[in-house]
Amino acid sequence: MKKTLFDKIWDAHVVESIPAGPDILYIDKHLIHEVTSPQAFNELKERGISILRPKQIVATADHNTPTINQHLPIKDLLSRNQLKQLTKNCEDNNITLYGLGHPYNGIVHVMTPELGITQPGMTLVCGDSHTSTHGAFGTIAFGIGTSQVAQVFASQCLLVDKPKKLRVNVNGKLQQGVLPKDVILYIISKLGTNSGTGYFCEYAGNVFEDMSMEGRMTVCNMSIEMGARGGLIAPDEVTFDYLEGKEFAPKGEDFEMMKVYWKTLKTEEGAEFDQEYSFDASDIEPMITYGTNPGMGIKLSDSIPMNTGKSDEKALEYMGFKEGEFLIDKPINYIFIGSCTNSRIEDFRTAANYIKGKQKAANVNALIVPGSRQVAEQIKAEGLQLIFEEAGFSLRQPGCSACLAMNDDKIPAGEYCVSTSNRNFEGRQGQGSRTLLASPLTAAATAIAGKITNFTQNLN
Ligand SMILES: CC(C)[C@H](C(=O)O)[C@@H](O)C(=O)O
Ligand code: SF4
Repeated sequence: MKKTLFDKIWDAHVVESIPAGPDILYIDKHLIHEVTSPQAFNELKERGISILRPKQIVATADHNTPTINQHLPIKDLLSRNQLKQLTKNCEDNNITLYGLGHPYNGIVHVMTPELGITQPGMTLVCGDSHTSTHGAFGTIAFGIGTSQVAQVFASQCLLVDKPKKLRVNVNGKLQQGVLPKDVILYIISKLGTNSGTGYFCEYAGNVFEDMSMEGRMTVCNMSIEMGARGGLIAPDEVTFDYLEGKEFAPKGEDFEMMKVYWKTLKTEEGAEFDQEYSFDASDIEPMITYGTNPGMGIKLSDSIPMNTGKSDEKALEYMGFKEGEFLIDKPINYIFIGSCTNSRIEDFRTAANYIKGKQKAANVNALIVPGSRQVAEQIKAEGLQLIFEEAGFSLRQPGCSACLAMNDDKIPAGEYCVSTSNRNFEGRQGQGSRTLLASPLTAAATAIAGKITNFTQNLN
């Protein structure tokens, strides 16, 4: 039988198949952060089991970290203790930690790819749902629960049922001002938040082939928001160029040898998928969400759909919107450019390019949060910091920040925030906050206009 990209990687990692049961899958890389690892470390300790392969684990602190004065002790006691615990657990178990203040620190899904830790053909897990991000490299990457974190600690393996296979094709030419974030928001708005349940999704077509690695990561990141276990894109020259020279990527002859293998990681012609969808790129426009799940998205220029059903009524009430209403010209007081979806250098370049020479509107609080220390350094080196500061944007230090407001970066109750993150659930950015998901370009344009605006006509 012809194999898909997913089959090839999966099959190469099956240690044993339990008849009529799950597979035992070998895990190449295990990423951990402060929120979901403590219970797993405790479980191992209680049961007297040691960590099998600490060298395969990489740790970072990201969710609870403040985005100002990172050199000072963390004020919030809970956060401070959580980071202390992570440090101790890593020290006790010989795990490499890129903690707060380390030059490699950042959001787990931003810093590991940029260090070359994520590589094609790997299996990679993390106790975090947006682990799907790493699929951009042609990697089987997915989020796991805390008990599974303990399982991987103890065995470097995972008991998992093989997911079904889904392929989403997008071909054609994207319109000006349409970013990878718009592509994935469009897909989820068409398919819904449950369409991927039970599946692993391959993204195929010239639109993904033409994307940078940053763009591919944005797309794969949100696979989980359509319910898929993960998403992946076949590795190609864009992937290899990105990886070459990265700190932990193979070097010299080793790199060339790996490349030979990586090039085989493609879905074979005629391989079967359990489900397949195709979209035309020219139909995609800049997108924005109006509700409380990422599937409730519309084209920026469209109105909120009518007759959307009961749960949507509740969502609209929470958001303070009405059916049939247009979002263009809605005043917005907060924008957030950050999160593991859109906090890579390309995102800030795009935003800065639009902002350059303009001023943010007086009513707007504009928060810019790089995904990692390396991105923060690059922002400075490329002169983007100056552009943001001159335009009145607040450039912070890296972390998850207002994506889920586990630190002080909260959006006040009742306020709207045009956010480049991936979830618009009730209270996600702070109690009572209202999130509108969009691309970094839409967020930047909103900040300048002080309201939602159809910016595509201003693009040159
Ligand atoms: C804290 C963590 C478990 C959570 C996740 O798994 O997604 C977080 O990253 C999020 O985005 O909500
Ligand atoms: S940036 Fe947001 S979505 Fe990503 S890992 Fe952090 S909290 Fe989760």
